[in-house]
Amino acid sequence: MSGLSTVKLNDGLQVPVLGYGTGTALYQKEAKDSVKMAYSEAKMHHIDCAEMYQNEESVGLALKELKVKRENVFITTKCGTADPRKSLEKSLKLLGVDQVDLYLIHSPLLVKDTGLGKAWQIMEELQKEGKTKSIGVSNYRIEDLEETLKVAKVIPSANQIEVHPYVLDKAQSLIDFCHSKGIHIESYGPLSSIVRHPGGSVDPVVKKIAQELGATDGQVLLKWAHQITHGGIVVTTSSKKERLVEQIKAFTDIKDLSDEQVQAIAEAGKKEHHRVFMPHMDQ
Ligand SMILES: NC(=O)c1ccc[n+]([C@@H]2O[C@H](COP(=O)([O-])OP(=O)(O)OC[C@H]3O[C@@H](n4cnc5c(N)ncnc54)[C@H](O)[C@@H]3O)[C@@H](O)[C@H]2O)c1
Ligand SMILES: OCCc1c[nH]c2ccccc12
Repeated sequence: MSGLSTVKLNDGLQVPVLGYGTGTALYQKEAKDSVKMAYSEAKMHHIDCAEMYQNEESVGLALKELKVKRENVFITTKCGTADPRKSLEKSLKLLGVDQVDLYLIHSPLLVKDTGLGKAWQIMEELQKEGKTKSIGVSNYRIEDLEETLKVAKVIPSANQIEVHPYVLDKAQSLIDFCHSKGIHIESYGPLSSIVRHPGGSVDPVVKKIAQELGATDGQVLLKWAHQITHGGIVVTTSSKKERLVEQIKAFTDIKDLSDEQVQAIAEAGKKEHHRVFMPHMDQ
């Protein structure tokens, strides 16, 4: 699929370790040109979409215009309503595909009325029907996963959550829980310490490690998110080709952080708490 390494989910599906996000900078925006650039010039072959981003049709158009063979792109999308079946059917049409690779429930709050157990059973049916290869969740807390696991025949393959040093205080127990159940972590918002909360306790530690590794600060943060989540998938984005190339290189050209370096960033991060998305994750 790409020069990037892949990680293996609990159902055997191989996922490119770095995903290109279409939800923050591209939210409600025409994503066609950005996706085309990311795919063809930066070799970002794993695209993270969602019904809520309201741009799936333009992602589909990009893949169509690029004439990408279905097996050469990894597509994740996420259910944006209380009805995973209706949502996925709509997303498949907009994306112009018969099947996505990974389908996630975007947030437990969305399916509260459906019931987390019932919503998960629908996800299992969708997987059986071949509408998605793999099924997982996003922004699920330990209690949400426990409720889901009570009825699950299929263990969620992934939990996509906010991971950067300034949420580690809260995220650590969830990361440990997911690891113990074989649920893979996908980190979103990994660059938040430099992009959204610059000047904090993490910055000097990241800078020092970047110098030691001959990497950029952004590359260190992407690797840190990958390593603190036991080899997890990382979802980032940029509109600039050079930055996307740099992000890919973090996983092809830069060596792993040592355990001491991973811990130094973790300790600095725990001195402050800044969650960017999904406040329920702090409750
Ligand atoms: N499941 C969810 O609830 C959820 C929530 C948020 C995001 N996401 C997904 O994750 C994707 C990525 O999230 P994100 O945008 O927060 O990721 P991120 O923290 O990696 O931030 C990306 C932003 O950082 C900037 N940037 C990129 N490279 C940089 C560099 N080297 N130096 C400085 N700034 C740089 C760019 O402006 C870019 O828009 C989203 O597009 C979406 O697909 C999912
Ligand atoms: O992916 C969850 C965070 C997010 C980014 N852009 C959005 C637009 C609508 C709802 C949620 C989001």
